[in-house]
Amino acid sequence: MRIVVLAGGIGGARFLRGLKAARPEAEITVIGNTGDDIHLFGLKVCPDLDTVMYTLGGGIDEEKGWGRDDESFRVKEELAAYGVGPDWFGLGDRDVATHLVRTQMLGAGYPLSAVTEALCDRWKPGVRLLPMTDDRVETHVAVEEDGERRAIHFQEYWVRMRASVDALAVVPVGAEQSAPAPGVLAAIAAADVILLPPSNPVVSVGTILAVPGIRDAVAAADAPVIGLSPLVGGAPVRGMADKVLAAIGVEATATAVARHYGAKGAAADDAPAGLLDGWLVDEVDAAAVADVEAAGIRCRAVPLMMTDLDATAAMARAALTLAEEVRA
Ligand SMILES: O=c1nc2n(C[C@H](O)[C@H](O)[C@H](O)CO)c3cc(O)ccc3cc-2c(=O)[nH]1
Repeated sequence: MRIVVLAGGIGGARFLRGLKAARPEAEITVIGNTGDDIHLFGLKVCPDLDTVMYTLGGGIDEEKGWGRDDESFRVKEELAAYGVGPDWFGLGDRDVATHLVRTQMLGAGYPLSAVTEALCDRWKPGVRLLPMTDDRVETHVAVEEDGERRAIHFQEYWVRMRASVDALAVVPVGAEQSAPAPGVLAAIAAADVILLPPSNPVVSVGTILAVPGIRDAVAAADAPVIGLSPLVGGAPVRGMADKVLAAIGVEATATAVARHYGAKGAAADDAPAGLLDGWLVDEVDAAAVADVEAAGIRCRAVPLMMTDLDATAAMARAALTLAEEVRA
């Protein structure tokens, strides 16, 4: 079975671990978000690609959900001693090696997709990990700080500011000029099932869909498209998705996000193409099932807390079961 997953960082990576456990024989292609990428100290850092690669490859810091396990921060300390910023981004020593290899290969002319494949040769994540594009896309957030309106890099908003101020706008800079990475559209067209995991619907899944061609490919796919709500009981399970959902005028509820992704084939001409055939909400949001179904999207209420591998595998199985129901 060929499964395509549009994944962001921590939530997407954890879901993928459960999906692999639920379907060890499946061929899983992950289309990874690169809008979180940041250039620091001359290095290109790809947080969401690395989180998927480390999580599935066994190198992740489990507690943080990002960066390498058994990490040290001597390089970061030395940079701070030189007064070279920014000091708010936790760049670990072992993680720096990944960015050195990536930046060296990019400098030699390899596209990000080839670099990612090379890094995965070491980590063997057990999925094919494709960046959404080989072109440079960086998500910036418009905020008001000390009475002044500024556009800052997503990582500064997320890490330095902890999303403590409203996001006035979220812009994937460069997305309009970008193209899907090699293999992305072919994987979507060949998929038996396409999954939207509980990643951030704006800055992760939304950014992937902003690459021209990807949203239309998912909307046109024969494969059932099944999403899993990243919001449970009106709040994000992890992270601060509610802050960026507000920026695009979407309520932080399971129903609102389903409507935001839209029902496959139901969108009006001027609206973005609808994507979903099915949507999973948590049992606490069981009341939402009727609303989501009224929007033309099949909906089931199941446990959506990824408390451990078994719970996450059960979520993945529920999504694949719904895909079969939709296909029938
Ligand atoms: O909250 C934080 N997240 C950090 N993250 C997580 C990152 O901001 C988010 O995981 C994604 O960008 C959003 O999914 C890192 C990820 C990396 O790959 C490398 C370094 C970091 C450093 C931090 C950090 O200092 N604090």
